[in-house]
Amino acid sequence: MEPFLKVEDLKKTFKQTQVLKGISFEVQKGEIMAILGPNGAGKSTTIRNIMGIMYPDEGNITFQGKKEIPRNKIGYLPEERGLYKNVKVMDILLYLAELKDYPIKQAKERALYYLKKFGLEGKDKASVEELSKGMGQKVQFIASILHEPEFLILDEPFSGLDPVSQDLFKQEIRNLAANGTAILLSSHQMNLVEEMCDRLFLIHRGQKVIYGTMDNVKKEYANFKCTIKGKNRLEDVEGLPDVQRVEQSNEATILYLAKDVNVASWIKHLPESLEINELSIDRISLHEIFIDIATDKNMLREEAEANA
Ligand SMILES: Nc1ncnc2c1ncn2[C@@H]1O[C@H](COP(=O)(O)OP(=O)(O)OP(=O)(O)O)[C@@H](O)[C@H]1O
Repeated sequence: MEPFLKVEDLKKTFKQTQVLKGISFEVQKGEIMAILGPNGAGKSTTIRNIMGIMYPDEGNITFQGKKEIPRNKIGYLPEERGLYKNVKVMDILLYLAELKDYPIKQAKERALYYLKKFGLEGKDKASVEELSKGMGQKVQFIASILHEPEFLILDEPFSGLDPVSQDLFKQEIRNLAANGTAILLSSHQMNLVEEMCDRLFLIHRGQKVIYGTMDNVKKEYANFKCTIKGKNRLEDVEGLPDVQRVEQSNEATILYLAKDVNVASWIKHLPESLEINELSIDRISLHEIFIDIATDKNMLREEAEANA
């Protein structure tokens, strides 16, 4: 199937600094694709190039095979929030829908539906400046989906939302993907990304570090870790086979295990001298994979560089 968005070898330099060093990825219809990376990694620059807010020095961006940006088919929630202040909520929503050539009657019906869904019933007549930050964000989210976009870019959609509103956004984003919308989502909330996204693309210093389905990323990068509660000395655990890294706090020791370790056999060979009050084996989370990469602790860098 032809992807909705195809980004090929995107390069961008600001002054002397190359911020994007050849970024390539695709977003398919009906999938939620995460674009991740530490602050300053180049996510927003990538998104701005896709949206035509700035132009790449090199590389290709195509939408359903074409270079022209199909603006009416795209919804965009930018990182910078802000709507005109002295305008009524419904007026701004209808104005933005009109810019996308979306039928006004349908836009009004959809606006009322979504305002109600997001707990903003009756706010259609309020002016934007009367809204709280979270309410404003909901209105801006509604504006980005009102015209039924085929491709939706969400830059940090969850920031500043309370947990109930986060759940509403999550549910709606999933609904949109289930109905065929291609979604590119940038977020620093790894638990939400892990829960929601089908695939992810992780950039560090303007380069691809990870690109794949959530399942494959977990299999490939999320090594096991063993958490032992009990008083144990660092020197008694450090030298254990297949232990790559040890972290200790209070009375817990976390042993990060090598890839491809046979967990059952590894447990069998733990020394009897260890004090074990509790023991658990888990795969490391996306949050931990991210921290490893962002702090350059990880073993992935070499692999990424080899694959670059
Ligand atoms: N218009 C600009 N002029 C000069 N440098 C820029 C410009 N826009 C971004 N940069 C630089 O490009 C790099 C990437 O910035 P970008 O905003 O894309 O990062 P990001 O991954 O979105 O970060 P964050 O998670 O903090 O939002 C940063 O070093 C930033 O200072």
